[in-house]
Amino acid sequence: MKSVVISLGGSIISGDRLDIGFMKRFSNMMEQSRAFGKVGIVVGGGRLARNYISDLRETGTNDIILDEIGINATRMNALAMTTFFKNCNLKIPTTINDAAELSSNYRFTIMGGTEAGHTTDTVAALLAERLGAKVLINATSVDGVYTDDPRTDKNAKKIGNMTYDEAIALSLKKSIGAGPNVFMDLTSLHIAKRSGIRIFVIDGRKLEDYASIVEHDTCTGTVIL
Ligand SMILES: Nc1ncnc2c1ncn2[C@@H]1O[C@H](COP(=O)(O)OP(=O)(O)O)[C@@H](O)[C@H]1O
Ligand SMILES: O=c1ccn([C@@H]2O[C@H](COP(=O)(O)OP(=O)(O)O)[C@@H](O)[C@H]2O)c(=O)[nH]1
Repeated sequence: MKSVVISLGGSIISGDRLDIGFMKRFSNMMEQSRAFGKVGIVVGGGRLARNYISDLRETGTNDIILDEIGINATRMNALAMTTFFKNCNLKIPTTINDAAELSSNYRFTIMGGTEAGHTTDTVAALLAERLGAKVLINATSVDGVYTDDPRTDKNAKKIGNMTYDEAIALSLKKSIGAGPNVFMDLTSLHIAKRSGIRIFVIDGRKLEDYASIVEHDTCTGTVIL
């Protein structure tokens, strides 16, 4: 049984409404699988965060407040997710250390964001580092990392395996002037690199990929190592 941390992209649970069906299927699969040891789940903000952030940005609200708003959205989504798990924390921790402490009491530790200036991908990488987990699953709305953003470039090709440095270079290219629309934020990739945490970028709705990663080290998405 392996410890893993999952960065659960907000986009796959929070659209116009919460995707309750997915949340039930995901939590059942995680609780019933014997493949997983301790699991950290870091939930993103999804549409809830994006709506608030884009509306308030138009009023000139500064970025740290927008980040705080985003963090609150991630914590709401995380709290919503706890209601589908039996063996998990009841309160949402606000720091990595608090989450690490909780993880000694629960099989599943669920949290959202921590501080302004990064995304839940970085929180997930830090939690993996703190728990000594060597696997980070980035469960997102695209089915892997592509040579370019597949939503805007129809010729983009999916990448099976890539090095940390290749992922950092690609994320950096997208971070410049392109807003936050990257497959993973740069800091999360640097943290994974320094601690040798293997990253699996998958379509988070493909439930069969989660156990396959832990049991066979493979997935239908992209492996960064
Ligand atoms: N090279 C790339 N490969 C894959 N996705 C990319 C790439 N560059 C940018 N993206 C974008 O990154 C986004 C990541 O998913 P996102 O919708 O932000 O979900 P979440 O953060 O909830 O997982 C996608 O919308 C995708 O269009
Ligand atoms: O530790 C954190 C986590 C999130 N955020 C803010 O909350 C937003 C939503 O989080 P995230 O991007 O991780 O959500 P997702 O893309 O998965 O919906 C981010 O864009 C940031 O503005 C933050 O400032 N610090």
